[in-house]
Formats: sequence, structure tokens, C-alpha cells
Amino acid sequence: MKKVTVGAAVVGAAAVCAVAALIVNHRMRKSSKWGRAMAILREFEEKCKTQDAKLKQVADAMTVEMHAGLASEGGQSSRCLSPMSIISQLVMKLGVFYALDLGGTNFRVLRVQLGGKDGGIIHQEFAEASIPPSLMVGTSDALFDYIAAELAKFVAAEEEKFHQPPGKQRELGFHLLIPSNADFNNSGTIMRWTKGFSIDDAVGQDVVGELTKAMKEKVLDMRVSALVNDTVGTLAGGKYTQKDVAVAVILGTGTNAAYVERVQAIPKWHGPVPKSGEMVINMEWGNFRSSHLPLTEYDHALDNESLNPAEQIFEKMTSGMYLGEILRRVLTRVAEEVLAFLAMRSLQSLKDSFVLRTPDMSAMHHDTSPDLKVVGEKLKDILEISNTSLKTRKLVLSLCNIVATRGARLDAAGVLGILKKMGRDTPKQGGSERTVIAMDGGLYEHYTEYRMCLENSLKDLLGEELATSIVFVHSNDGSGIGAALLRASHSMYLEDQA
Ligand SMILES: Nc1ncnc2c1ncn2[C@@H]1O[C@H](COP(=O)(O)OP(=O)(O)O)[C@@H](O)[C@H]1O
Repeated sequence: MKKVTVGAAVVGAAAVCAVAALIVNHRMRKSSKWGRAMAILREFEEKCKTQDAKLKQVADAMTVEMHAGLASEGGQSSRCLSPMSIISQLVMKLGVFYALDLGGTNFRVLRVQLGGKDGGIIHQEFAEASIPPSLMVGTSDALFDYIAAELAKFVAAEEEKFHQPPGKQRELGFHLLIPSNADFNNSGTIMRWTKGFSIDDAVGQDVVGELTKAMKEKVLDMRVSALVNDTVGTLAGGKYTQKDVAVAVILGTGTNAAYVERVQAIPKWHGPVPKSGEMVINMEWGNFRSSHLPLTEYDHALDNESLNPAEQIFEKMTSGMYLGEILRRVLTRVAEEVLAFLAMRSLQSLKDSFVLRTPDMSAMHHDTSPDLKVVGEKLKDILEISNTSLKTRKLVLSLCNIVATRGARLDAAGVLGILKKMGRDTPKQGGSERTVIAMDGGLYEHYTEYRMCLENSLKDLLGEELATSIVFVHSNDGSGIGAALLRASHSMYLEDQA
């Protein structure tokens, strides 16, 4: 009996020890998995570092590219800076103008009524439709046929007061949100598709001709002549209300910038010199790249698997289409290393590209609840990662912060590059000129952390004295209105001028 009791006691003690060892082992494994997760985070953070010195190198590289782009015709696609006449007489126009935005998440049509000198914009309305995914990768005919049909619906709903007098065609500004060599000569070709579009037979085609053909088929009596780039549109729209607007930046699904340049500084411009002596330069900065950009293995993988590898590198680090996707890729890496740590049975839910969208990342990043409730919900609803610990949620929040901070600070470096090119990056004796930067796009508008980081970083880079002369304005829907305005400024109905 005694022996048995002793034996039982021994067995009991051994079992306790084994369980204790298992727990310790489990804890060690857990803590070493946690350690690996943290190591991935730290390594990513290190590679994404954008210290001021690096940003200045990026800004310098941007300025060098700008000089090269203004000097050379064609060449590297990132150097295709297109000059356009600045539109000083915008304010004088009168009448109803249409604009059409193509190349963003949604395709948009606008109707704008201008009141002539001092009248401003009397009325504006728009309709939006999403482009069916099949048309984004289909044929040029199918895409333009769809656009013309939607445009015809919008025009058909026009109130009587907007009807054109007999014999006068409606006028349309075509506003492209994808890289093109848009000009005012009633033509322009798409240079390359971005942001999920890929329609091979449209590259190099005259898009105005394509749209005009599709409109004729729909018996839509409308004349397209101004083909306007989105950022140039934002600059024009911004300038309509504030004379000091010198730079425009779009941060939406994609990204681009435009600025005002002196004609003498554009060696490749051989056309007529506008009275103002200035032109708008469309930078297509989404295609900027430099060895100074802090690229990681996640960026390289994203790029390799994209529809446009090796193109739009700056855009792939800084725009709404890609930020959430970068985050998903880092999270997948964490999960691959430490599946159990994320309490996941499979990685399947993380495997779909673009499943984690930037608005979701932004919602997580802005989560201020003590238990990071929003982060927990997003992880569960989108990635099927349930019951996450607070530690895990904090890790995800840190990753959001790293991805957004890098993007926003690189944008700030890009703007610094533009200001350098304009000679506005150093304080002037007797006070610096006021520089208004017109900003537009869903990322800028809704991702507050991103916006604040961009604005503060630029001001830090410029220094206190100069920072006060820099003003950011949100040019809401400025680009579409700008397209209509540009259309107006190139109206063939000159008698409409007030
Ligand atoms: N709440 C948000 N937080 C962060 N980014 C957002 C948010 N809402 C929209 N965005 C980003 O803005 C993009 C839309 O930008 P927008 O300027 O409206 O249109 P587009 O650039 O597609 O023409 C979306 O693709 C998304 O990436």
C-alpha cells in the first residue's frame, strides 16, 4: 500500500513536472515566436527608415530628374515632364462645361457652370460610376463604349437651363488620371496604364479620338478638346480660387504632382511663350525612382507581381492603391513565421493580394481605443485572424505606422525637391514668398495621420523660418473642376468671354 502510494506520488510528481515543462516549453516557444515577430517588425522598420538626411537625398534626386526632364524630349519615362500653357484667363469664362475623369477608382462626369469674371463657379454637379473590373483589363473599344454610355446618361439628365443654344456643341474636358502625354492640341496618348488598369491596345492610341468615336456611336453631340492630366487639373482648380498656388499634389489611388515653372527654365519648350512667362509642368512623379528610396523585399515582391513591374516605383510606396497591400505582405511574413502566435490555422485568408485596403489600414492606424478594438475587428473581418491579443494588435498598429510614415515622408521629400527646383527651399532676405500647395485625393483627405506626417515633415525639412510661408490647401475635387476650367479656357466659343 505504502509502496503504491509512494509510486503514485512519484508518478504524480513526474506528471506535474512534465506539465510544468510543457508549459515552460510552450511559453518559451511562444516567447521565441513573439521574439521572431518583433524581429521582423524591427528589421522592416530599419529598412523603411527615412531620416532627414535620406529625405534630402531623395529631394535632390527629384530635382536632378526634373532638370533632366525639362531638358530632354522623351528618354526615360520618368523624365517625361510635360509643359503646358498656364491658364491665366480662366476667370473670364462664362458658360456650362463638362469634364470627365478617367483612371481612378471611379469614373466621374462633372457639369460646371462658370459665371465669368468675378462670377466664379455658379453651379457644379457630378455623377460617379465604377468601372467594371473586366473592362479595366479588356479592350479599348469596350472601355470607351462604356464611358460614352455613362456620359450620355449624365447629359440626358441635364436641366433645361443648362441646354446649349442651337448650333452650339457641348464641350468636354477629358481628365486623365493615368500617365499620358496629354496636351491641348486635341490629342494625347496613354503612356502606360497604372492603378489596376491594363488595356494593351489603348497604349499609344489617341484617347481623345477613341472617346470621340465612342460618343458618335452613342449619338452624343459633344466636343472633346482639352485632354487634361489630373494634377494639372488640380493646379488649375486651385489657382482659380488662390493665385499663390504653385504646386499641386494628388494622393489618391495613385499619386502625381505638378508645379508652375518659368518658361526660360524649360529648354525643351519651343512653342509659344505665354504672356505670364510661366507654364504648368506635369511631373508624373509616380514613376520617379532613385537608389535613395528605402525599398524593402516587400516592395520588390509587390512590384514584381504587379501589372506594371519596374514602373511607378514612387507610387507603389506612397499611394492609396498600395499602402494596405504592403502592410498585408509584411503581416503575411509575420504569420508565416509565427502562425500560432496569430492563432491562425491557415494563411489562406492573408494570401489574396489587395484584400487589405488602405482605408482599412487607415482605420486601424487611427484606432485610439484602449484595447485597439478596431484593429481587432479588421483583423477578424478581413483577414480572419480572430481573438488577437493586445500585443498582436499593437504590433499591427506599429506596422501601419511604419508604412504610412515612410510614404508620407517620401511625399514630403518629393515636394521639397519641387521647392528646390523652384528656388523656394531657402529663406529669402526680406521675407519668403508664400507658396500654396494644392492637395487632393482620397488618401490625403481621409488618412489624417498620413496627411499630418507629410505636412509636418516638410515643415521640419524646410526649417522654422520657411515653414510659415508654406500653406497646404485641400483642393476638393479641384482636379475635375480644373479640367472643366481648362476646357473653358480653350473654348472655341470665344464670344462667351465676359
Ligand atoms: N479612409 C481612407 N483612408 C485612407 N485612404 C483612403 C481612405 N478613403 C479612400 N482612400 C484612398 O483614396 C483612394 C481614392 O482616392 P480618390 O482621390 O477619391 O480617387 P482616385 O484617386 O481613385 O481618383 C482610394 O483608392 C484609397 O486608397
